Amino acid sequence: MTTEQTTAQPYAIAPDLVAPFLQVEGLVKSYAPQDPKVAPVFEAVNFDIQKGEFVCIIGHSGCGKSTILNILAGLDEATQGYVIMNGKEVVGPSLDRGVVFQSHALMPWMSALKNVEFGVRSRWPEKSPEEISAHAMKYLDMVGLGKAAQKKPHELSGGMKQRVGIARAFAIQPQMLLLDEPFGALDALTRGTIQDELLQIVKATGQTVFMITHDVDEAILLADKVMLMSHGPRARIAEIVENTMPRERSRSTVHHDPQYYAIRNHLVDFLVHRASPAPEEAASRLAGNAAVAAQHQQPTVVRPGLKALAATDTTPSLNLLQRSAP
Ligand SMILES: Nc1ncnc2c1ncn2[C@@H]1O[C@H](COP(=O)(O)OP(=O)(O)OP(=O)(O)O)[C@@H](O)[C@H]1O
Repeated sequence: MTTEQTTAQPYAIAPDLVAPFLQVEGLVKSYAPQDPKVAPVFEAVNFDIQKGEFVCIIGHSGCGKSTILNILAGLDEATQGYVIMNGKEVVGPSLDRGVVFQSHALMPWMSALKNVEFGVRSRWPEKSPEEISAHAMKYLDMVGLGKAAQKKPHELSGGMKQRVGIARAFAIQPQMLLLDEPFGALDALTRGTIQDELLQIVKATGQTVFMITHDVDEAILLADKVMLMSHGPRARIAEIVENTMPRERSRSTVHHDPQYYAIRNHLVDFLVHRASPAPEEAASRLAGNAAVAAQHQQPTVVRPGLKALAATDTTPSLNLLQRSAP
């Protein structure tokens, strides 16, 4: 055997050397890149998402959350920076990424069922019409719309249209779900049911999720990590809050966990008091001070839940210790 053959043998890679499932590097979005007087909407947006992770992003209106999601979806272009998913640069839309928009974006001439079938057919062209229909119906049933399958979008309420959009995205079983405030238009009961369904689906499929929400409680229930975005212009991912509560969470009991209020208070405190950059950082951004700006390139990772846990004198579960490893 030659040396070349020897080195070509497969070898194990240490898990921490494996590239993240989604890598976002140096994203900048500017609507007037040639005009130095117009600041970019956001800049220096850097983050990674591991396969199977559920990540929520929270920030005030207009900071650029939907724009980031659209860039991840391949529906918008960054002015600078790149997105790599599963080793390939994102350069356009793909059936590997399912998107649920704030506005449902259904095809108005098609019934709810046909809207869902459309994506299923594109994903699995080899399936028979009966199989496509049955698959689409399963997802319409999941969102409670089995009886409304033949209705056109104009015959559905806003919340029902949103549920068709959710069924359409979930039905193509994409590797990654990109959800732009998907539950905002739903009543509390439906919202809870679909949150539970979403958790069950991603647990079963190992899908990776990036979700925009304005609801702090929703983020704590669903997310492994909550990314906090500072105010724009020149917004950034200021902090990444790790949700160190065990992953099996339920709406009815999550607030009994000693970590819950510490995480919640941390998120609310950021939104109310810390979303604007500190004066020194704001001045450096305006002055283009690269040295100071560089200190704020990478978001700080924080685990406020663990502090609360330490204060309660309980023994952390093995699960928790594993999740809190740096
Ligand atoms: N075509 C455009 N031209 C100029 N500015 C734009 C354009 N589209 C969006 N913007 C600006 O980009 C910024 C980011 O918008 P985006 O919708 O991404 O924010 P967001 O954080 O998702 O807001 P919300 O929470 O209200 O949905 C906003 O300030 C918006 O005014």
